Amino acid sequence: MGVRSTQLFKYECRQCSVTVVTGPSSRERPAARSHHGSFQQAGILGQPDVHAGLVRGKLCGFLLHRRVLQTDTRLGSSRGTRPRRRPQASEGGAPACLFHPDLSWGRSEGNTVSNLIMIIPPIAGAIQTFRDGLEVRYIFAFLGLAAVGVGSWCFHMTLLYEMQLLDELPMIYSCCVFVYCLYECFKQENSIHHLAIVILFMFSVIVTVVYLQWKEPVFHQVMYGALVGCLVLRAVFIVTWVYPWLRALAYTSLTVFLMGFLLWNIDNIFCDTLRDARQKLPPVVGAVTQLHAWWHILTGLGSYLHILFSLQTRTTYLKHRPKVKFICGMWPVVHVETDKAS
Ligand SMILES: CCCCCCCC/C=C\CCCCCCCC(=O)N[C@@H](CO)[C@H](O)/C=C/CCCCCCCCCCCCC
Repeated sequence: MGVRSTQLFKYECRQCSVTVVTGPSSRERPAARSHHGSFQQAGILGQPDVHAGLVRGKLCGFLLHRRVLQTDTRLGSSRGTRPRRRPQASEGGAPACLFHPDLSWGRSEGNTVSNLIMIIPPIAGAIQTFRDGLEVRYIFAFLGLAAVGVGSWCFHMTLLYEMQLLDELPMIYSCCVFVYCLYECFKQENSIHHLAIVILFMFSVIVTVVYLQWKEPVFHQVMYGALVGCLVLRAVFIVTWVYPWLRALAYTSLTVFLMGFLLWNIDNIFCDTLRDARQKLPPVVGAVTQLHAWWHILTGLGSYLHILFSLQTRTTYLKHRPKVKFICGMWPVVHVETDKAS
């Protein structure tokens, strides 16, 4: 194996103690950058056996996750490592939170499994929407949310840059679908607004291209936030001027989403402190204090409720007489009567 093919790069987050070892390709850069927006190369390492392990690990996310840990630990004292701002998590054995959710194996499960709320209910919603014969755009909306959940699941399992994109780009695409649904909700049934589709499609393409080139998480967050802002404005307009009785659903969706956003920020800002505190807590308590997992749960629920709100607005306008029902008295779904009201 030549020197070039065995070279490994070690990266560390500029703000917290996450360290990841990757192969030479920039595409293999760790998803660490999504967390705090930046990471730096902390060393160049060359150990053929470890590289082999890394490459093998890429075949399976779970394996990779472990391999990266093992690799990192083993290479902690390798040559070429620049001085670091903080002690390395991998060397201390307890890495950072959020997207690198405590690299210790068990603790990352919360961040992975919490994505189920973005996967199962939206798939059920898509099936129900199809059965009810409602417009395809709502099937896309549900499936878009499920795609984000799957992407986020893959990302948290592997921490690969590609998987990060699989998580973050669908956030933009699905949000564009939501925007289309909510801004086109007072149009004739099955009408298609080609210009709106072209604009949203172009927006998605531009965000994708810029993000793939620039790799700046803040850019993605601003674009995503702008889309959410459009949704909020439109929702407020609808419940203020058109259907005030949908206020509870719209504001519940918004509140739940914003609570998730708050936790996401707390997790980002107090990452180190929270991680240290978690280590002192019993494992069960530590698991339920994974704020990034709560962000998944709350944002997933908020987004799901938002689709219900959008669907209810649309079906009310189309006189389908929608009703929000609770499965097992807990989980909300929109039920639509097949016969239209006269
Ligand atoms: C009226 C209510 C509006 C609700 C709108 C809901 C729109 C939801 C659209 C798509 C679903 C996305 C679900 C989020 C999944 C998050 C997955 C995730 O955490 N991924 C990270 C890795 O695990 C990844 O690194 C992405 C992080 C990006 C976070 C972006 C945060 C910015 C949020 C901006 C919110 C602005 C709110 C403005 C309110 C006026």
